[in-house]
Amino acid sequence: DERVTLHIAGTFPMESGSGGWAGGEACRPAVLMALEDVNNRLDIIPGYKLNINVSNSKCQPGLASQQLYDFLYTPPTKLMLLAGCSPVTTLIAEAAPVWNLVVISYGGSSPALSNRERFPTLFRTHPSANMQNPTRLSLFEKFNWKRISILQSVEEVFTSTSKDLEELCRKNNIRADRQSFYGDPTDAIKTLVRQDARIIVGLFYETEARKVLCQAYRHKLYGPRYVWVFIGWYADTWYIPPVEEHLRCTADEMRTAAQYHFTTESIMLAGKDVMSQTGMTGQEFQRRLNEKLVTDPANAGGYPEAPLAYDAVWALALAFKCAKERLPYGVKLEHFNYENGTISQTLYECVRNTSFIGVSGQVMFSDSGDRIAKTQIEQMQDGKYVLMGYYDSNKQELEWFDKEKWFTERGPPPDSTIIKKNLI
Ligand SMILES: CC1(C)CO[C@@H](CC(=O)O)CN1
Repeated sequence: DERVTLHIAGTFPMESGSGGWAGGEACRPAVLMALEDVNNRLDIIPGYKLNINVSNSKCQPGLASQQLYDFLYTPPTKLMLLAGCSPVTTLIAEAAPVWNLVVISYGGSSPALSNRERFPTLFRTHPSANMQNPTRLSLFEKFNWKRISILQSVEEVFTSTSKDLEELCRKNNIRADRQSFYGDPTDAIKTLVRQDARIIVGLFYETEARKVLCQAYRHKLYGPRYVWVFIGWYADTWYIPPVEEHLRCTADEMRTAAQYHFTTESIMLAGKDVMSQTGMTGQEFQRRLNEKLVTDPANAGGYPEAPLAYDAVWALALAFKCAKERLPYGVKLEHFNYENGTISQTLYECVRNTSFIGVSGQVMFSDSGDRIAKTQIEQMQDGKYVLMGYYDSNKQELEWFDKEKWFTERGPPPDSTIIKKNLI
């Protein structure tokens, strides 16, 4: 094989030792599959083939920084970097410009990563958590809710998202009150009761979501007068209390409190019959990936995000193709040496102009390198999630299927905007 090899490097969080996202389990096989597919096609980067150096970041920035230096100070030169979870993406994307490297993140959801000053060469195939805020707003506007409450746990990703949502509501003259908690939500729930909160957006991980739901049940913050809007990427049965968490609620009580809540999430898999430029539909990609997984796909870490990892390699390969065609005569990709501004600038422009249909849908980046993706809204009905509609942030359009259910014939609860004046 007389093709020239182009080297890249990628970090994958293979286990969640530090409680971060263990997405490498399904995302690394997806990346290796994409490299195989790209290398098997001679028309993507004619005359070249790709090779990747991988490491297990365990979603720990310190470990990832050591691995990054190993990648960069061990020949051969790498032309681009793939990164996974937000904390590691933050570190790698902050360091990469020193070596004139572009970074593509398949797992970074933190809104803080949209900062072009701090991360000038970062692109993400994973949508920012902020992408769900226009979707939430479209839900409030559909049911004419003018006062909402936000309940978040203190992680940076949820603080960034809740501040963005609060600002978006303010711009659309919707009143938003924010509450945050660390670990135990009980006091925050009591405050929501005192504030007569009705429409409540929850921003926290699954474990905290169960504590919130149980406290909501205990404080009767559920039923006809309330609507909860949770994050949609929890497991479908997230509300069932695991024995080891010693929640003081039974599965029935949790199901009762969870009845008719809404969720929002970014769509990470191309539509049913969408044929991607990579030659597969989303379903065919998942079938191939399932064969490569040693564990049951339903439990493989990062399984929902695997299409994003697969498409990250295609974005990188198509950028190499684009750069090969644009480089000045005589300048070749394999001449890159962490110093060459022409090659790195050309690669940056090529990634910025990415536009192709991948297995995760249309892959395009905003000026801050963010993935532009659709979102979907579901509602929990008798323990099962039912699709309510899609929100397209580009067109600012909500496609709604009129499948929502309410506790009473009267329909959605009022948001009790008229705050009872304190009786003098
Ligand atoms: C949807 C989720 C689970 C959000 O966190 C991402 C991981 C991270 O942002 O660190 C992975 N995808």
